[in-house]
Amino acid sequence: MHLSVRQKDSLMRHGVAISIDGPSASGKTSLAYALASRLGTRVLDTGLTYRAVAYAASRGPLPPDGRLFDVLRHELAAPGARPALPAVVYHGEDITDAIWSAEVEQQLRFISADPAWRRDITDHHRAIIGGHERMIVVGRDCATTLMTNADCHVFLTAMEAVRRERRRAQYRTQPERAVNVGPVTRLDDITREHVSRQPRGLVLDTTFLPTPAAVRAVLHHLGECR
Ligand SMILES: Nc1ncnc2c1ncn2[C@@H]1O[C@H](COP(=O)(O)OP(=O)(O)OP(=O)(O)O)[C@@H](O)[C@H]1O
Ligand SMILES: Nc1ccn([C@@H]2O[C@H](COP(=O)(O)O)[C@@H](O)[C@H]2O)c(=O)n1
Repeated sequence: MHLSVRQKDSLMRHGVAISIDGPSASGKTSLAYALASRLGTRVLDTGLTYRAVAYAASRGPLPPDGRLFDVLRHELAAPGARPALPAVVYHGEDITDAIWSAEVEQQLRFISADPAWRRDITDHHRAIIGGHERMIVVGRDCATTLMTNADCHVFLTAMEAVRRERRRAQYRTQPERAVNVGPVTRLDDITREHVSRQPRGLVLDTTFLPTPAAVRAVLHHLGECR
C-alpha cells in the first residue's frame, strides 16, 4: 500500500484535493493532519468555523448580515508537521480554546441545524477554498457540497461505542472540553452514501484501523485514482 516515489513526487508537485467526512471521533482530523504532513497540503477544518459561529452566538448579538466573517478569522493549517489546532480569532480575541466549551457545544446544535447559517458558512468556506483549491477539507458535507471535484473523497466511520471511548480518553486531561459524540446522523448517512457511489470515493471503518493504516489506504487509493 505505498505510492511510488514518482507518484508521491507528482502529488507533492501538483498538489492534491481531498475531502474527508465522517461522524465525531471517527478520526477525520487525525487523518487530515497526517496526510497533510505527508503531502505538504493545507487543511481546512470546517468544524472549527461552526464552533466559532456558535461561540459568537453565545457571546451576544451577532454582527449584522454578512459581517460576521469580517470579524471572525479561521486560519488554514499550514503544511508540515501536525500543528496545534489552527488559531480561530473573533474580534481580535484568540478563541481557539474557548470554542470547545459546553456552552458552545449547546449553541452548535442550533447553528448546524439552521439552513441559513449552513449556507453562510458554506459560502465562507468556498471563498477560502477558492484561493487554495489543492487542500484537504474536513467536516460533514465536504464531498457533497464543498469539494465535489476532489481527487479523492474519504468517508470515515467507526462504531459509536469506540468513538465515544476515544473522545473520553482524549479529553481525560481536558475536563473543560465538552464534546458530544452521538450516533451517526442523517447528514452522515447521506454523505456516506454519496462517497460510496463515487469512483474516487473511499469509505474506511477506523474501528480497528489506526491512523497510519488509514493514511496508507488513502495514499494507495490516490495512486489508483490518478
Ligand atoms: N484510527 C484511529 N484509531 C484509534 N484512535 C483514533 C483514530 N483516529 C483518531 N483517533 C483518536 O480519536 C480521537 C478523535 O480523533 P479526531 O479528532 O481525529 O476525530 P474527528 O473525526 O476529527 O472528530 P470531530 O469531528 O469530533 O472533530 C483522538 O483522540 C484521536 O487520537
Ligand atoms: N462541515 C461541517 C462541519 C461541522 N459541522 C457541525 O459542527 C460541529 C462541530 O464540528 P467538529 O468537527 O468540531 O465536531 C459538528 O458536530 C457538526 O454539528 C457541520 O454541520 N458541518
